[in-house]
Amino acid sequence: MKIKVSGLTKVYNNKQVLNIPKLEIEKGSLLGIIGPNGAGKSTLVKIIGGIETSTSGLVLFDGKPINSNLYQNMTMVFQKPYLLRGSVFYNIAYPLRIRKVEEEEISRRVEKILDEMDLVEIRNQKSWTLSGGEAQKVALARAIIFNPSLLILDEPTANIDPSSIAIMEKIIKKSNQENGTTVIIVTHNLQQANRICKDVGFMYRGELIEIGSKEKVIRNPENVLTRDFIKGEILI
Ligand SMILES: Nc1ncnc2c1ncn2[C@@H]1O[C@H](COP(=O)(O)OP(=O)(O)OP(=O)(O)O)[C@@H](O)[C@H]1O
Repeated sequence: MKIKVSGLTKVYNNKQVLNIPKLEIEKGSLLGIIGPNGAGKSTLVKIIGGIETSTSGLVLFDGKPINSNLYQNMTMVFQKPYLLRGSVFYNIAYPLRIRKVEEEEISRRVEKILDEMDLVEIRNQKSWTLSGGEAQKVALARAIIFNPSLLILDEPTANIDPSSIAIMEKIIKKSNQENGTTVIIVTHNLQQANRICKDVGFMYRGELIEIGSKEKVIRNPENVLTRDFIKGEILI
């Protein structure tokens, strides 16, 4: 799914927190959004994901404004996972059930992702008994299972142990490479952006300061604000 953002602004309590005149995210992108606390990263992805309204501006998906068909093809995962009551298997199968996929196919796909994400042992555990990290992995599995056209991740691996981070990063990359899923990931972890993203955008005080290949933005930034942020020297 290609995304085109134009003239996007967001004002909260008379304070402008977002001002993005233009942003184009090509189909099959794996874009990391970095920037200090309060830069507007979550606000931007929530507006793109359709769960927050903009004050002005337009977001187009493959040239069209959001509609229910497009909405069915996108999904978001947040730092705090939201799971349905029921088992791990039930949660991961849910997006396929509501899309009327046959039970045999559901079983096959859920078993595969349980195995890939090292969740086999907890497949029957109720969602409310999971640890934070386990719940986060289940939320990602549930998001990826239906091969979305757009996957938006807002700090999906904060508070996750290194081996689970590696599993999550692998499945995010795979979804992008094998299914052509467009991925936008907000992360505070520059190493993570460097490991998995193709492109990176740096936000500061509601603006997209610099965007381009990760080689350019992380390793050789043009803008002095980006450079300072990367060096850990930015003043908020
Ligand atoms: N519902 C809201 N009401 C008022 N202000 C808000 C609301 N949501 C966000 N803001 C403000 O908008 C600005 C951008 O917030 P946002 O969460 O998008 O930043 P962020 O870059 O994701 O930050 P962080 O890295 O801390 O998660 C902040 O100043 C925040 O206080």
